[in-house]
Amino acid sequence: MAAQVSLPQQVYHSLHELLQHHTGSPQAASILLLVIFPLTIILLIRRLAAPPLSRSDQLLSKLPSPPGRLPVIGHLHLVGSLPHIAIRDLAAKHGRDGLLLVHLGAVKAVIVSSPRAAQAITRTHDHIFASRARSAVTDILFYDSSDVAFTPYGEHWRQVRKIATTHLLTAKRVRSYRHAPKIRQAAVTHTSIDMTELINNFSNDIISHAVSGKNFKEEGHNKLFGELTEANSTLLTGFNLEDVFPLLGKIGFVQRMLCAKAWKVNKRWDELLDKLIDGHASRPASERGGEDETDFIDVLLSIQEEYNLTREQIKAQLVVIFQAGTDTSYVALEYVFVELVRNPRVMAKLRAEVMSIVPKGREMVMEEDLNDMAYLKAVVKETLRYHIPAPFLIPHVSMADCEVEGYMIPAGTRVMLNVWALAMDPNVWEKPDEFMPERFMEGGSAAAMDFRGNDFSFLPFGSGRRMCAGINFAMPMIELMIANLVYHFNWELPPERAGKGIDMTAAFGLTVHRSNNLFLIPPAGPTGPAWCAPPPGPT
Ligand code: HEM
Repeated sequence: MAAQVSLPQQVYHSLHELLQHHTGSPQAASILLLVIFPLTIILLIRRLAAPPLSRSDQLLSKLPSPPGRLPVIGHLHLVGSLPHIAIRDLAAKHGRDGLLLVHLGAVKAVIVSSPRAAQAITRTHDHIFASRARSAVTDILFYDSSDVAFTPYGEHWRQVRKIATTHLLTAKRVRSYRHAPKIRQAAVTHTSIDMTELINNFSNDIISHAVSGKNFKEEGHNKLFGELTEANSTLLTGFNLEDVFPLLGKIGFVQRMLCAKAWKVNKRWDELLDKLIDGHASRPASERGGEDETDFIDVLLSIQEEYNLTREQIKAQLVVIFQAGTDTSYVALEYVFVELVRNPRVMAKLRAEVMSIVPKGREMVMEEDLNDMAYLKAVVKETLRYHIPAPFLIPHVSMADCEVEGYMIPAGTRVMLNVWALAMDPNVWEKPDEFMPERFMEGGSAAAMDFRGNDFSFLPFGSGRRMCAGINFAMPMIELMIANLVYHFNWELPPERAGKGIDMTAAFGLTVHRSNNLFLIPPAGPTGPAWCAPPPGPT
């Protein structure tokens, strides 16, 4: 029988877990708790003796909110390890008009889970809800939060957003990079390959190549980029500690302990980026190559004066491109393969389409082939719906009081859009719990739905001013990778795993990703175009 946990124990364990996540050490978490508990008691006493609610709290108190709120941690204990699911269920039970107020520690967040409320936030009142909440961690990792994703709304954001969309993240900058040697080797030896690792490396390499140029593998820089991006993700994951204890951020030594890990990671990014930027800046113009050869560092250096960018601001844009670009794309790619292997009919139909469009004798699928691949696009769309990589958009923040669905949301409120809940809503989608790419094909129930921010039940990239800046870069990259991998092989689970199926356990971070690696094998026999046949002699 499970042991009964008292309320103070519950609060203690939640806090300890949170502190350990941020400091990386159980001892440091225990020491900090010794400081925090007395502070918490003082805060509670202050709260009990507090003056009447502020105007902002009065407005928020009119919003529906779930019962069971605890001191200090608020509703955090109800949120669990897969918050998008727990919060969808809370919203269904206690929310009204697609809105629900939750207390995540000291932060009050309005959760949005209906298409109408999502439209109000990201379209009708987009100009009011287009800001972001910066934190000590984003300030450290993204150089005073001067990157395009975490910087608050304003002139600086407008500048860096323009740079991202018009100079950096354009479709023509996606380079068709492929893992031919590794895939070829798998074909020759008929061994199972770690698809998760392959796809992860692929996404990381494409972004490393785009950012730092064709020598992106030199001195293991691509691996280091991957490692540092992962370290950032761990720090950005979950709920922010200073959100839970805003006062703690003001105590010098506590803040130093909480942020020690973030400073260490930032120092490593800083050294790597300084080295790469210095290398690029000292290269004579004649060696920089034509427009197709220039990388993001070249571009940022060439427009530095025009946009009045500091070196720190350049570094912030580079870090965020890794952060926003690799995790999301890799999650989407991996889930495509998970679903193809779980649905052999879909795999066969997709392969038939790709084989019929790529001209005979061509080694690779090219960008121009993608336009005619309607089923490929439907498979990608369905994956972005069924396994939406970022179940909550990056939190939006209101810049003025604004009425939404009859409720007044005060300035400075954090708004979290549960786009996973929107994409799984049975009132909108036919059989939302089934993987059915056909719903997006001509004549299908969602044929007219698109993910470019106009259908408020399908927002994997968000909508409005803060919508994903990398959508035109991400889509060809994802489609090209899938088309090439299915063009060459008819992937399946290796025999030793076939009977067991695929482990679908998921973990929540910046994205929702699978907890275990996916191993796949290309079956024996000629499954791809002629060039895939084992080459004579060693490769
Ligand atoms: C399947 C792939 C991707 C998905 C599902 C995705 C999704 C998202 C989402 C949900 C947001 C937040 C939107 C909001 O808060 O309203 C976002 C923002 C952003 N994404 Fe993506 N993304 C993907 C790929 C990429 C790539 C490849 C890049 C760059 C290389 C990128 C760069 C960005 C940037 C810079 C922002 C911040 C925009 C801003 O705040 O102005 N994304 N993305």
